Amino acid sequence: MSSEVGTEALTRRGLMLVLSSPSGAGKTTISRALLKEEDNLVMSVSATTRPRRPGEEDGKDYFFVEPVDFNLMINRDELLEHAKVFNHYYGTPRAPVETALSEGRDILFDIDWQGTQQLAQKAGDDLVSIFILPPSTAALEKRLKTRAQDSAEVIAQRMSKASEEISHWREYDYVVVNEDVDHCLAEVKAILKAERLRTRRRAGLIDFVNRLREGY
Ligand SMILES: Nc1ncnc2c1ncn2[C@@H]1O[C@H](COP(=O)(O)OP(=O)(O)OP(=O)(O)O)[C@@H](O)[C@H]1O
Ligand SMILES: Nc1nc2c(ncn2[C@@H]2O[C@H](COP(=O)(O)O)[C@@H](O)[C@H]2O)c(=O)[nH]1
Repeated sequence: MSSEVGTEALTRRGLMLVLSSPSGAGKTTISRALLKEEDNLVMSVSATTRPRRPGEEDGKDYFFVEPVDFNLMINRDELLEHAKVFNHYYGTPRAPVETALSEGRDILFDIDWQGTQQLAQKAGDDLVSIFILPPSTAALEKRLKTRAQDSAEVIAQRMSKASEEISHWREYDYVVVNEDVDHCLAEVKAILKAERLRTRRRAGLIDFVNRLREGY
């Protein structure tokens, strides 16, 4: 006897996709492009004490907060992770992440290696981490200068920390080189697609397979 099984029950829990890189390698660029092309993916908007750059919007690019408010968020356990990066504090608000995951949505993080280590401890199998490398030191510096949003002093400081940030590449599940945006985006999309199909994430498979087997 055969019967229609249907794949509507193939639901899964959302995953947490982390992008890290030295400053200027292209996390924001890749994230924006990915969000345009992927329906079930939402961005985690971080809180930061860093001053707003020209063009950045509160609540969209970051939640820009005073140090005292950032400390309150830590004390109330409202941050999933937090770290000091380039003399400012950055952290991931917990509530939107938990909502997205419980709704089966995937969530994208643009965070540094310190935050990734903290998320890895808390999220375990839900986490997929990608380290983005620039094609060269010269290209990285050119990108920071071309972005033209930070002072020469800030750019020099970020370049001086690039090697330290890169030293954490082995801690990530995947490494991609962002020489060409389209190529890098295609690689990140391929990773996301494969990770979405992992057996352990697809809770709905149990019912699907059981019903499939009943038909034989
Ligand atoms: N493949 C690429 N080729 C040339 N320029 C690029 C490429 N990818 C990104 N850029 C440019 O490099 C600059 C830095 O990119 P972006 O802001 O995305 O980096 P980031 O990793 O998010 O930096 P930060 O960590 O400081 O937030 C931007 O001006 C962006 O347009
Ligand atoms: N650990 C965390 N790191 C974060 C978070 N949000 C951003 N970042 C990282 O900070 C640097 C600098 O960012 P910029 O916007 O000032 O250029 C970069 O490496 C980001 O990935 C966060 O919530 N937690």
